[in-house]
Amino acid sequence: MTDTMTFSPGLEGVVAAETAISLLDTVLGQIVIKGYDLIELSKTKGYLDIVHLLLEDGLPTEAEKADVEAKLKAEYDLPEDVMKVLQLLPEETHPMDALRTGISALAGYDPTIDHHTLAANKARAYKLLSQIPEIIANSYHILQKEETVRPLNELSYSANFLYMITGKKPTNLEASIFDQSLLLYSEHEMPNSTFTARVIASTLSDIYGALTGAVASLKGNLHGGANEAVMHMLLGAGSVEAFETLLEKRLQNKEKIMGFGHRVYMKKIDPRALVMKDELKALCELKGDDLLYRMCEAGEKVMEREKGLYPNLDYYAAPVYSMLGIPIPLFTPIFFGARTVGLCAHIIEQHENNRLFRPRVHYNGERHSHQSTGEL
Ligand SMILES: CC(=O)SCCNC(=O)CCNC(=O)[C@H](O)C(C)(C)COP(=O)(O)OP(=O)(O)OC[C@H]1O[C@@H](n2cnc3c(N)ncnc32)[C@H](O)[C@@H]1OP(=O)(O)O
Ligand SMILES: O=C([O-])CC(=O)C(=O)O
Repeated sequence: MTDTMTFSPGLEGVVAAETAISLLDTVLGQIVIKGYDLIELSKTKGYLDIVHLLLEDGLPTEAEKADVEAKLKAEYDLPEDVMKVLQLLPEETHPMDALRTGISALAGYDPTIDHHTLAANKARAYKLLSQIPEIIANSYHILQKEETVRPLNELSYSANFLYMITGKKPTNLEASIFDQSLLLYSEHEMPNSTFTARVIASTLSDIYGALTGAVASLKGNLHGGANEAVMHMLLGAGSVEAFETLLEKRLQNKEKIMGFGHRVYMKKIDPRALVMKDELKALCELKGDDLLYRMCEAGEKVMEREKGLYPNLDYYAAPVYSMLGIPIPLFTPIFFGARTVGLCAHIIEQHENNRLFRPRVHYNGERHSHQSTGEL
């Protein structure tokens, strides 16, 4: 590193890429996706609208949306040998690790894997969006020694994703809440997983490798893994009072509370969390059980009072997924399934306008040579 280089641990505040995909506008409080605010879109649009917005140009007409759905359905059915690979995994395997393996295995079925043209990458994005939900749902069924569940053509994309997980056809309300969660998770500028994917793609490596790396990144508790950790906390506490006490104790021990805080939003609320909070309320009313809602609200108050911190999307997505009957180990894989479209858009953009990522270091180790060869 020379004197003219700046060092920001964790790349905080560093601009790492130029993009036309998305921006977190913390001044206006917007998540801008290709010009539109994601929160506004969540009021009237669905996940497939966002798929079109991210992979094609603009919001789709009804006919274009139907076309997106048809393209996805045409790619259903994972190669049988990928299912066999998943069957070889030990039953202790976390579904995120199974997902990483499944995506990696798909690479071998792409005869033109090294062609990074826009058309080829887009076609792969649709195939991956179609097959990743199947890997998520069925790797879990395989690990649980349950029957696998194949996609049903009569269901919508999101309803089918949920159906393959639970084995039950969702009601319209359940399918629509799940769809909205996918929309909210679809794209979020430059989180660690997107950065990882772009770094990998910048060597002109392929989309499967970039996504495989992104799964590993998203698994961590400081990122996507937080939604599972939130649910374990809520279930472990079991009541409003016990949850408040648990949070207070953890804060006294200087522990991080999963589902709170954010590198970009910092001390502001993640606007996506508010949308999921409303959906949690609706589900609680429908099921006649508002315990999780009351616990989450009480937790919010503790965190605001003690740390001035607010929830991120994972905090409210977790109880929503639980009330939809989704097993906890699938919460983070679902986040990844939803984010696949955003990641693919970033990988495509990187390939279209590439510059290799290769930063420098602030070296704080020893130097043993007395000879100076000058600045590198
Ligand atoms: C959808 C998503 O992926 S959103 C992210 C999901 N991840 C989580 O929910 C994990 C919990 N949250 C966190 O660990 C953090 O807030 C992160 C990793 C998301 C962001 O962290 P950073 O930008 O690195 O902030 P950093 O960890 O430096 O925190 C700044 C201050 O806030 C505190 N803080 C931040 N988040 C939390 C938290 N969740 N619980 C308790 N304290 C927290 C830190 O202890 C630190 O306090 P200090 O200045 O007194 O030392
Ligand atoms: O933006 C981030 O750092 C993490 C996040 O909220 C997301 O990926 O949805």
